[in-house]
Amino acid sequence: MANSKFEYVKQFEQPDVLLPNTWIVVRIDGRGFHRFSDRYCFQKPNDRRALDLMNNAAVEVMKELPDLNIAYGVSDEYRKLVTTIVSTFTAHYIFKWDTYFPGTPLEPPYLPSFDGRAVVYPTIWNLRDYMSWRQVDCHINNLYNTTFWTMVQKGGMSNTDAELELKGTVSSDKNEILFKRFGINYNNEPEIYKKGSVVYRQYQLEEPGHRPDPSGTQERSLEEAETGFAQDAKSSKTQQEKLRKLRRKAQVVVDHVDIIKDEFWERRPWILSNKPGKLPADG
Ligand SMILES: Nc1nc2c(ncn2[C@@H]2O[C@H](COP(=O)(O)OP(=O)(O)OP(=O)(O)O)[C@@H](O)[C@H]2O)c(=O)[nH]1
Ligand SMILES: [Mg+2]
Ligand SMILES: [Mg+2]
Repeated sequence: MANSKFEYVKQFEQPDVLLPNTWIVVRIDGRGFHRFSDRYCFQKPNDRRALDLMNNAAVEVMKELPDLNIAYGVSDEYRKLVTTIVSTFTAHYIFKWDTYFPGTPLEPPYLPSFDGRAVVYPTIWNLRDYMSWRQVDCHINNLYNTTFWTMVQKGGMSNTDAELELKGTVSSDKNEILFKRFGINYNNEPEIYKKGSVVYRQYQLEEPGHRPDPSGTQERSLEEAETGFAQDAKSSKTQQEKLRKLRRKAQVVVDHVDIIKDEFWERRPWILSNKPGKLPADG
């Protein structure tokens, strides 16, 4: 098709390049999931199967795209990045649907789809704040939803009455409603609901959250990985290939922990840092 008279249409493709040397967040969100979750009778307020399915799709995306931590890689096209990640996520979500919802086949027009957008953050602290923002959102929504659905399901209230009573309440009010009226201690609710899920690569074989063994092969591979993560303009093709291999071999884990405090990041310096053991001083 080269040089055909139709080829001029290619010029309509606008350059769509993301700023290099930044932290790129691709945010994925279920399209029309309010209706979708009703159609397939997701449990309210949290359906463990639905969350596990989302997490599984996220893990598969991480496994399939080893350089997904694009901030360390070469700058990529916005469309290419977003469309690849979102379509890979959707593919796995549909592929695994039956495992998590056996006997509930997906039927058109109620098929899951997702939107995706890329946002670039210039500093680690912007990125950390983005993650914190999402986790705070998770906490606020979950406390509200847990209280709301407890009042409806256990308290026999109508949706409207529960909504009305919760209007203008603060966290402590909701904690009190849960505890005094229903004997529920919010602190004892499952971590996955309270904290959400964080998916990352684990380079040692111990349980997530443990410091790497200072002597041993696992530590060596961690160090290798961190060296590879350094975003070095001069980093050769072979070095990049080596890094990809390491990332491919790494275990992708799902955790439900605080990502607002420093501890999570300090214990896993390879996620954000190109220097082992500490956050780069970037402001
Ligand atoms: N019952 C139930 N519903 C869920 C669960 N997770 C997500 N949802 C539903 O999914 C919705 C997601 O909210 P939004 O992303 O804001 O809304 P949306 O309907 O997906 O609309 P758009 O994102 O604008 O397309 C929630 O409001 C819930 O209705 C779950 O575990 N259980
Ligand atoms: Mg949403
Ligand atoms: Mg949505």
